[in-house]
Formats: sequence, C-alpha cells, structure tokens
Amino acid sequence: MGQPAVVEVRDLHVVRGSTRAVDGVSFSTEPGQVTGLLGPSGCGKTTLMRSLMGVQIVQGGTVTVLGRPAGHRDLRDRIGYVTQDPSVYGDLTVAENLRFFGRVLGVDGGEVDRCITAVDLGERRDAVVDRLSGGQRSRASLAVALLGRPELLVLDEPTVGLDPVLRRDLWAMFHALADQGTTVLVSSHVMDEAERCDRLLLMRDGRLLADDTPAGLLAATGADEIEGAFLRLVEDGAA
Ligand SMILES: Nc1ncnc2c1ncn2[C@@H]1O[C@H](COP(=O)(O)OP(=O)(O)OP(=O)(O)O)[C@@H](O)[C@H]1O
Repeated sequence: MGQPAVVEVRDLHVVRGSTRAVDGVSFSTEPGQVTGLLGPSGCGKTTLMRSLMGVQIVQGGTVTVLGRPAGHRDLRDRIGYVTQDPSVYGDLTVAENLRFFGRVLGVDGGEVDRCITAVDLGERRDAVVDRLSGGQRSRASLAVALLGRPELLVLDEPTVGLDPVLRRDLWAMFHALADQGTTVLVSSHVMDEAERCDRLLLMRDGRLLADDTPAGLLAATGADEIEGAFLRLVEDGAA
C-alpha cells in the first residue's frame, strides 16, 4: 500500500441553510499530490474545505487530517489555508504581515523572505497591502499560508482573477511544493485548470461526480477535454 492519507473524508454531510451543501462525500488524498477540487459555483467546494479545517458544523461523517480529527489543535501549524477573501491586514505592508504571522507561528526572518519570494512579491514587500492589486493581495495571503512549510495546503480558488502568466506561475509553484512533499488541495470553478492537477475531484450539487487523474477521467468518459468529461458525467447521472 502507499503512504497514509493526508486527508480522509468519509460520508460527509453538511447542510447550510436549506441546502445539502455536501451530500455524502468520501475521498482521501496522498502526500505530495496536487489535487483539484473542481465544480461550478455553489457546488460545495468551500464548504468541503471549511470542513477539512474544522470550522464548519457538519451533520454526519468523519474528516481526518494528518491522522487527527479536523480542527484538532495539533493541526494548527501543519496546515496552510487560504480563503477566497484575502486574510492579510490592509494597513500593513506585505513584509509586516508576514512578520506578524511569522511571529505567531514562531518562524524566523529567513522564512518570511522565502515565502515572499515564493509568491513573487519581492519587489512589493514594502507596499501597504491596501495599495496592491487583487491578485497581489491574494498572493500575500498565499505567502502567509506558506509560512512554516505546512504539510497540507488548502487553497480556495487561489487563481481567480489572475492573469494567465500568474496563473501558470502559481500552478508551477503548487507542483514545486508538492514535489517537496506538501499535499496541495486547490479548488477552482474553471475547468481548464483541471489538466494542471495530478488528481481531480469533480463536484456538483454537493456530491462527488468523479475522483480520478485527468487522463483517467478522459479515458473513462471518452471526452477530449475535462469540461466535456464533466458534462458527460452529469448527463449519465441524469439518465
Ligand atoms: N452561510 C451560508 N448560509 C446558507 N447557505 C450557504 C451559506 N454558504 C453557502 N451556502 C450554500 O451552500 C452551497 C455550497 O456553497 P459553497 O460556498 O460551499 O460552494 P462553492 O462551490 O465553494 O461556490 P463558489 O465557487 O461560488 O465559491 C450553496 O448552495 C450555497 O448557497
């Protein structure tokens, strides 16, 4: 058998308002892979990620992360989480934000510099976050999440609104992190990002439609791109 799962989700059920936001989802992820959580807006991606972080009330099922129940205090500095809203202070500079969060985690200045460089914000390190573009702000949040080299990175739509060059560079960074052993879970509603993942979880209406490699998914559905594969799975499910 392979290495133990980093994330193990079993029969997860989450209701938000009157919606079954996550409706019986099970999967596990292995170390050192970039797993994409893909599906249309509102299909439950954020809710699933919140469940992994232990910040979502769940109605049923289990979520185990690095061998601990989701939300366990031992996990705090072993997971990096980037939400859709930038989670950095607007009135501090990039470097000040990193130093602040770095102190909370007990990492040194070298680690702060490494993370700023990793997201390519070296030239803007002394810029106040409120004066950065949206994409730069997202990258500042990502830099915070990289502090301390977490074993698991959970990234909620990190590439939304970024230009193609930056998107490409960020995906290259996710793979470089994975090659160093980090497990990366990235959500996106843009199907053309699917081919950049080692593994895909396709979601719709709170359920997993598929859990496969991009090539495996294309082979299984006979489609020639992931969007087509997604549509075929939806049509088969409706048939
Ligand atoms: N705070 C809330 N109260 C009630 N319902 C909610 C709440 N947040 C989300 N939902 C509902 O739960 C479902 C799943 O939402 P979720 O945010 O997990 O989807 P998503 O796939 O992340 O969407 P997006 O790509 O737009 O971020 C949706 O039907 C949404 O309307």
